[in-house]
Amino acid sequence: MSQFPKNSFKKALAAGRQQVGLWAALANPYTAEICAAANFDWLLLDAEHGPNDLPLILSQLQAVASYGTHAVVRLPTGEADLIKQYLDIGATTLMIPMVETIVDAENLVKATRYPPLGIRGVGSALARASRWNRVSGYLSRSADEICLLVQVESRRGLENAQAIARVDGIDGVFIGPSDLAASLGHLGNTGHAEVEHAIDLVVSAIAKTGKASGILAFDEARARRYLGCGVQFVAVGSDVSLLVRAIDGLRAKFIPNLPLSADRSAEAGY
Ligand SMILES: O=C(O)C(=O)C[C@H](O)[C@@H](O)CO
Repeated sequence: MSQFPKNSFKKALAAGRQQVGLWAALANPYTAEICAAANFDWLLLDAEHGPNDLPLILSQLQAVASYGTHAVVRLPTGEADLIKQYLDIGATTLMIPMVETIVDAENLVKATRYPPLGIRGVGSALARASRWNRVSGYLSRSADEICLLVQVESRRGLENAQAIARVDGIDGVFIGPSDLAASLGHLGNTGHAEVEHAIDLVVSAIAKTGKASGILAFDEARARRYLGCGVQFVAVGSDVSLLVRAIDGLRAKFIPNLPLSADRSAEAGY
């Protein structure tokens, strides 16, 4: 029999321990493993904006499994069928984008639970998650080790953020600065005063529920500010932006006349 996989990230959030993470969107197991070996607390495998699909995420989960970092998989949507598939391949922490209402959150929780508490289809005999039914008690215990993170990143989501956080089965609320800025009328400008104020308000609102808040900030000062005001899981960089910046910077040292692509992270205000 295989050991029941424990979700250390879920336990850290529940215990109020901050978790510093890295965003991975290069969509391949080799670079995912390079990122995992850096030993961030968590590693976001992005199947929303990264060119990922189920088999690719599976290969990345396998590539990072032996490292200490915890894989968080962001789905493109909160469709129940997708949640079923990603849980079956062994993702234990899911992040779902663009959650706006209590009902959205309740339906997402149900999608992660087997009947009678939810609607997750039973396929554990074929699933890596149960180590193909080698993990004893998987069906009855799986929910204990599933961590469900939802993204609040629109005006409507902001209005409902505290109620969403309070939904039983939601472990954390991630604030998406780019989409939130767009929703508030400041497309591409996450540093706008209205966006920053909205983020501060929603972080405080989530804190009052006892649930974890999360965000990403590729600017060090901004990331430290969020950690300083108690945001619990913060992504402080991404494989893609680090690669672009390093490559363009190196090229500029030796071929200085070409225009350096604008520092998008500053422009986007991360
Ligand atoms: O709205 C956001 O910001 C996010 O959800 C994060 C971005 O989607 C991610 O791609 C970082 O650029």
